[in-house]
Amino acid sequence: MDEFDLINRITPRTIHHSSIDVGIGDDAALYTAKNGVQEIVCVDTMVEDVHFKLSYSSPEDIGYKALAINISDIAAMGGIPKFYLVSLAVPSKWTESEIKAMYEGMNELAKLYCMDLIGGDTVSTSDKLVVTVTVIGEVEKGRACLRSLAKPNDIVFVTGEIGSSAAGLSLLLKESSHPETSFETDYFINRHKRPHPRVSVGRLCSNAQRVALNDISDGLASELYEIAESSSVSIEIDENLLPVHPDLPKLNSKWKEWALFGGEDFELTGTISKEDWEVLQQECSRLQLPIKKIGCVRKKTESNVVLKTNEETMTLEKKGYNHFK
Ligand SMILES: Nc1ncnc2c1ncn2[C@@H]1O[C@H](COP(=O)(O)OP(=O)(O)OP(=O)(O)O)[C@@H](O)[C@H]1O
Ligand SMILES: Cc1ncc(C[n+]2csc(CCOP(=O)(O)O)c2C)c(N)n1
Ligand SMILES: [Mg+2]
Ligand SMILES: [Mg+2]
Ligand SMILES: [Mg+2]
Repeated sequence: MDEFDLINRITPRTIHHSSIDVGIGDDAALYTAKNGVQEIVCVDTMVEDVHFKLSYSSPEDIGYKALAINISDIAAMGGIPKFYLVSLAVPSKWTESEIKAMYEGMNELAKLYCMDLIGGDTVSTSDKLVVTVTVIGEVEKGRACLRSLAKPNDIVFVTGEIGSSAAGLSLLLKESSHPETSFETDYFINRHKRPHPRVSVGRLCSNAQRVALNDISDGLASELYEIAESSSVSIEIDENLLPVHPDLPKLNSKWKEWALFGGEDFELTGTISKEDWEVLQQECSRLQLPIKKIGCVRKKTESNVVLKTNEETMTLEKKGYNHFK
């Protein structure tokens, strides 16, 4: 395989955004930024055996997820994703067609969001595959959904359902099995491998006066902790309100742990004023986008996040996925 041939083969022949002045092919990409918007830039990396295993992930799955997790960060700012750059460290055993398949996985999502690949980097490595994706997006000036925007008396919400990705991972790693019943374990596996970034909900949030927003990569508790810390408030959530798939509790007794601390759901969680919540809820319902109230924001106390159950009220630690613990 030749590095330059490869770059040539993965270079898109058509583009969605005419604001690109120079795409792949020079020292860097150039695009003309619009007036009245703020540019959003984020980057996340996926590492073989840390974020995925080759035993159950196809090259398409890896590419898809590497882009999805970055689009999810743009969604969590209330923005529109536009451009992406891909940095690959590829073990020499990978073939050109496998690498191309990774780009096809990314392209599935890029097409959906009209995103253009505008650059990247390719190196070889003797060890594991490392995929780093940078996404550039935009949001109308002053409308970004920052973690620091929560206020006491806000409603706390979450989109979709949580815990399904952790359930899928557990099935893939054969930590959970459920031979007795016949429900679709593939559903959970797919939630893990192919998360759907919540760009539409993020956009609706950016229309509201003030929304604090985070995407769920490390786990609901951890994401809410970040909002509470950044906004100097306390967040109280109700265990009975957490949206989970009806089959989740049947899969493993750990299901509540998965919902609170599992991570990689790439749903959005945030806070919004009571008045704006009514509007957001109606708009989401009209567009059939699932969103649910799970708690409320309180004045700052010594607990950043509190979980109410039928029996007790307890402090939730910033427990979730942590690379160095
Ligand atoms: N190595 C680094 N150097 C500089 N800034 C970093 C580094 N790692 C993270 N950051 C910054 O720290 C902040 C939090 O990053 P973090 O990766 O926790 O958020 P995230 O991408 O939403 O979460 P996740 O990586 O779990 O998806 C971001 O502003 C990010 O740009
Ligand atoms: C093989 C394997 N083992 C464990 C996990 C779970 N996992 C890895 S990183 C992460 C948090 C988000 O990542 P980051 O903080 O890097 O964005 C989680 C929940 C996995 N996906 N695959
Ligand atoms: Mg990150
Ligand atoms: Mg994030
Ligand atoms: Mg992220």
